[in-house]
Amino acid sequence: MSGGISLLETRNLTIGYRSKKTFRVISENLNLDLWQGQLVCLLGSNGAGKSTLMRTLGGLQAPIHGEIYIANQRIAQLKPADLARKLSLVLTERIEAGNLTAREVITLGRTPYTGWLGTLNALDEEKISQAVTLAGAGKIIDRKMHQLSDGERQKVMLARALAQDTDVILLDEPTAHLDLPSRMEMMHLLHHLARQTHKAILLSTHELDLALQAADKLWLMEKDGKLTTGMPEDLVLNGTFEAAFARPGFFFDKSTGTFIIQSQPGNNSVSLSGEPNLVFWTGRALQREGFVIEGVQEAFCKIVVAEVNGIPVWEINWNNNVSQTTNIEALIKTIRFNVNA
Ligand SMILES: Nc1ncnc2c1ncn2[C@@H]1O[C@H](COP(=O)(O)OP(=O)(O)OP(=O)(O)O)[C@@H](O)[C@H]1O
Repeated sequence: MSGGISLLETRNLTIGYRSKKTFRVISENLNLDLWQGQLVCLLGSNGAGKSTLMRTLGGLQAPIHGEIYIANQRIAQLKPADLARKLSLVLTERIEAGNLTAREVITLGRTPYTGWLGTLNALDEEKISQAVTLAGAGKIIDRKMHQLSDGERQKVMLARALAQDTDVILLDEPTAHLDLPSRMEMMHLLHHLARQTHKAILLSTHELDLALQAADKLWLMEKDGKLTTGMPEDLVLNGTFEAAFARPGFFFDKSTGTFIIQSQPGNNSVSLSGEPNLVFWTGRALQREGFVIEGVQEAFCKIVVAEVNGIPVWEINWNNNVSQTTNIEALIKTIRFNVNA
């Protein structure tokens, strides 16, 4: 979804590294935009160029070619303090915060408004307090940065970016050190924040499933430097999403939106039907164990799973010999026994 206003735009942008007279191009001819109210997830394998793009968009690294515009102004022409009022950037690198408390680090987010020695006014205090609440950093606010866990430090850095109160927020792997519930909370928060405050938020992540659920748009970086953008669902349905992460040994299951590890498929085919939740988890285990799930006609063994008095029961029909199990481990043992008999 977009609010209709583009907050950040690139034109024919080429990103990469210069050393003396040579260039190492990571990605070229990028024409991207970030819209008001939009959460965009930047995805790609290790080394694809996500951090390079983040640093370039954030003005920390010069482009090799092309322009970046923020609110229709070229960022190359903005003074650092002006850019800091329009865009905040949180990188993955561990910051050296010395002996500072979390509160002091978050307060630094107000520097573009107060100056280095400036005193905080009521508005600054309010923005800091809102940022602390939104990032869920209230309990750690008075602790020293070096006493915090990686995940807690990440929350502080998010709070600092929120206190900076910019229209555009760029976050490099903000969920990297968080546990699963905190990762989900963070994604939910960022999605909500983009919507409620009309900010444009770009975050890079390796959390493919969360990105598929929460992002309004994906930017997919491939190893060859190609960058494809689109709504998550479109990129899944047209195969671009799977292609960006394709490796031998696993495949993307479009029906569940997850990558599935595939063992060497055996010649053993089974059919599987019944209660959808049970079919889902049974199918996962069978595929991992190398069974191929096929239609009833082709399968050598037919499995039907249902709940009986609140307990899952797997019925196995093998050459018209029917047996039952009450867990997946026993089901697989039974099928293996039949295969080897
Ligand atoms: N200072 C540098 N000079 C030259 N090449 C670099 C430099 N920093 C990174 N690279 C290279 O640029 C490419 C992109 O790196 P980048 O860190 O942007 O990838 P990434 O997608 O963020 O990876 P990851 O998911 O592992 O964090 C990599 O091949 C990397 O080796």
